[in-house]
Amino acid sequence: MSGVNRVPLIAGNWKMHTTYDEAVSLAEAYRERLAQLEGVECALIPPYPWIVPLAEKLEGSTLVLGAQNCATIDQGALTGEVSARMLAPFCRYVIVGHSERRHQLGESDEMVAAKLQAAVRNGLSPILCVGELLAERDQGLAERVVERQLGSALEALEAAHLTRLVIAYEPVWAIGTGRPATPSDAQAIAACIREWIAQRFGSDLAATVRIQYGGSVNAGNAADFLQLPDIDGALVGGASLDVEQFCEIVRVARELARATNWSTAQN
Ligand SMILES: O=C[C@H](O)COP(=O)(O)O
Repeated sequence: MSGVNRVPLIAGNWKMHTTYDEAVSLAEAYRERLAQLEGVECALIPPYPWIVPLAEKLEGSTLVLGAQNCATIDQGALTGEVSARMLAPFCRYVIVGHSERRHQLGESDEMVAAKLQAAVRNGLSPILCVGELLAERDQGLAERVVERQLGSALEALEAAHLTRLVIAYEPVWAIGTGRPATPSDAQAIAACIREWIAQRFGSDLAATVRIQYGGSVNAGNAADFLQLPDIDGALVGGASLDVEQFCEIVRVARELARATNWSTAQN
């Protein structure tokens, strides 16, 4: 986290996990345990069917909801898809371009760009996921892959929508493996993302964009990432299904945000 006023976002992506009862019990636990966020934003990102019931359960709480995906268009004959327009009354965020969709379901850069446009068109904040495969990192291509993903997704984005954008750097090889990126590698890519945005949209706007790290974040390593100057939160998978782990990650983010705000106020 930097001295710039970017509110860190801790988002829990539940992926294709939880029964209805488990989802309700997680949401109720988080509602109770995360009532005091103090300078941190916290989003729960459950599977589609739980979004509406959880929106009711979380009404009036500090927690917000996100969706894991959206369609490229707002309505039409597209069996099985859910549009950003349908999600907008219930969600603040929507993940676009998660690597599980890019690599397991064949989602192209073009589809990711269309989904990002659909999200902003409907007033949602997209969490754009970018990140390289292990082979690409081994070949020294990590930055180039991330820049290609950014270029394609953000090509048509208007500067006015930039403040709503969140970018999650998720190296594919770090997801669900228990083997996170090193903090210095995460910071290097996050800085490269911010520089890329600055080149295209100007450094003032680039300074407002929140960049998360995702990939095997847990209670034990969260501080290593959340204290980095260009990292403004975490996209948490497995650990967001564990109440103790996720609450501890949010607590760490809160402590760091408090320390950052204090040191900014002193300068
Ligand atoms: O969306 C979340 C990421 O894919 C990270 O998942 P993970 O924390 O289980 O590695």
